[in-house]
Amino acid sequence: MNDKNRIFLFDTTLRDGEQSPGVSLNVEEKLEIAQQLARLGVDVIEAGFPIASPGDFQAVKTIAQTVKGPIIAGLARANRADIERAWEALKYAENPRIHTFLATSDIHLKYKLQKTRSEMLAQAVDAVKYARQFCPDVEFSAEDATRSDLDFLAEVVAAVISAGATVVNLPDTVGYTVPEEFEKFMRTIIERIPNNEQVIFSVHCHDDLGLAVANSLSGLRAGARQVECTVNGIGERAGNASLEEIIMALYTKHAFFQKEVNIKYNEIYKTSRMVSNLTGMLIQSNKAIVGNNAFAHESGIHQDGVLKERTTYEIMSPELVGVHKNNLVLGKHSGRHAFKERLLELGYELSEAELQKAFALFKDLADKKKEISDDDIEALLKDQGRSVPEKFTLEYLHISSGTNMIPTATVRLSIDKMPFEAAATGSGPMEAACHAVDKITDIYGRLLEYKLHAVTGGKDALGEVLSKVEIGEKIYNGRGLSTDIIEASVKSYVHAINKYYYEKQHENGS
Ligand SMILES: CC(=O)SCCNC(=O)CCNC(=O)[C@H](O)C(C)(C)COP(=O)(O)OP(=O)(O)OC[C@H]1O[C@@H](n2cnc3c(N)ncnc32)[C@H](O)[C@@H]1OP(=O)(O)O
Ligand SMILES: CC(C)C(=O)C(=O)O
Ligand SMILES: [Mg+2]
Repeated sequence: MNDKNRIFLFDTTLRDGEQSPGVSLNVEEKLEIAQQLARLGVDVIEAGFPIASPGDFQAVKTIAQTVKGPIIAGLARANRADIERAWEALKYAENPRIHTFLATSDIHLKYKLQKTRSEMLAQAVDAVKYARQFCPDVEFSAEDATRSDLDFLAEVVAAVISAGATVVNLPDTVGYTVPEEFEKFMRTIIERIPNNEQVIFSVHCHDDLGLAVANSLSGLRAGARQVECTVNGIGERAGNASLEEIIMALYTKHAFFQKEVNIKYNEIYKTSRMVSNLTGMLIQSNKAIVGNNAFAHESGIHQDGVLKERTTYEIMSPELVGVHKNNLVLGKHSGRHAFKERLLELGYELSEAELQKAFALFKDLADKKKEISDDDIEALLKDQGRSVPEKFTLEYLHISSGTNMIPTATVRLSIDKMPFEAAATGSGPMEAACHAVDKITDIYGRLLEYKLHAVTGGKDALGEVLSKVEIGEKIYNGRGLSTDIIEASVKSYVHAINKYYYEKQHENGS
């Protein structure tokens, strides 16, 4: 805590990241991500907002009970019920933190909270004091800080510190600031607070103007020691500051920033893929650090330069962030040794049973596809590592479709190893197949959205389908993989149905 240049990484993928429209993670998925965040080495995991729903409460509680190492934080509005609920979930953690917040800007006070500044101040102080009765580590966030009156904000910050806040976060809630302005803003507030070294100042920037990472870095230059961010920059509206971009900016420009983080860099890529896979939010190809093109060189002059000396066009090495480039070609004639070796290089240590299963899937794919790339292997592993047990498994699919005919699908699912078959029609082949699945499972989903992308290039590319399926009042993300795009689509639908079924079983306590 004494090293002024040590930056604490506060990951809020599971809270603010989950606020991305259409994203909803179940307890198992949140736990899987939290465990990976711990392997990556973040300092704080904001696991959720416990009062928001029973599922979020359970997720925070499970993470608090299970994940060791990082501080586990939970969000609470500035009221006693939220704080009590947050503590109920967090109290199991090795290092718990209650994170309470209240807006300081006049626009939020007047229209949203309908409170005066003095009422806000009293409520913030009361919330922090109350939270401190339960937990020694309490963070206070002044929501919409960057649009707040500076004098009033400084008064609130001083008051919550006196009330016992250990971390004070000044969010750019609506992504309204720009780097120079934000640096000056942070410096001004920090300088105005007596004994400002007793508390950790934090930044939390949103990306409405595409400046979240730049603003966060400026905040760190001004003296903030905690930075709040999400994997792949997911989050409310245009998202939050991206964790991987902040980490790599601090690393690559170390001479400039002179800040230290305690991170396992080679876990970055894997973390990014896991979050994309479980949230259903695809990563754009040109996304910095983790996009498919981030280390690709297309044009001749660049390729020539890189072949002569990598650093002509690469400011960091792909291997550092866990992206492995490998010349060993894997295909249908490859054996277990080469396959296992590649898995280790990609950062996957599988048990013998998992390895056997993955190898069988690999051979299956190799029969359909000439060359198996690292992306194919990762896709297979993600497919295998599905977060819920498969009650329903797609066994057989036959589609009859064409111009001037009604698309018809025949589907066979196995349920507890017993085959069940149904046929149905629809306005397209996917709808027909979904209807057939619904008939078998007696679960009726509504496909809201589905995105198909080729995991690799070529006619024999593996297609990955990420779908959002509404069942009851909730939306479930499904994922399916196949060289056949209709099969991948139906698999993603069945995956979402499996998630729904698993959740229902848990709710019923069976
Ligand atoms: C900037 C951010 O990211 S803040 C975090 C945003 N995240 C979320 O909202 C996700 C989870 N939220 C939820 O599940 C729900 O909104 C809940 C459970 C928290 C509250 O649900 P409801 O009780 O139905 O209230 P609703 O969401 O409609 O309105 C919010 C209420 O909280 C109040 N409120 C908002 N912020 C705060 C705060 N920091 N402290 C205290 N009260 C607050 C609002 O003024 C409003 O109060 P009112 O009902 O007296 O008008
Ligand atoms: C709750 C706070 C920290 C927040 O997410 C924001 O202001 O953006
Ligand atoms: Mg936010």
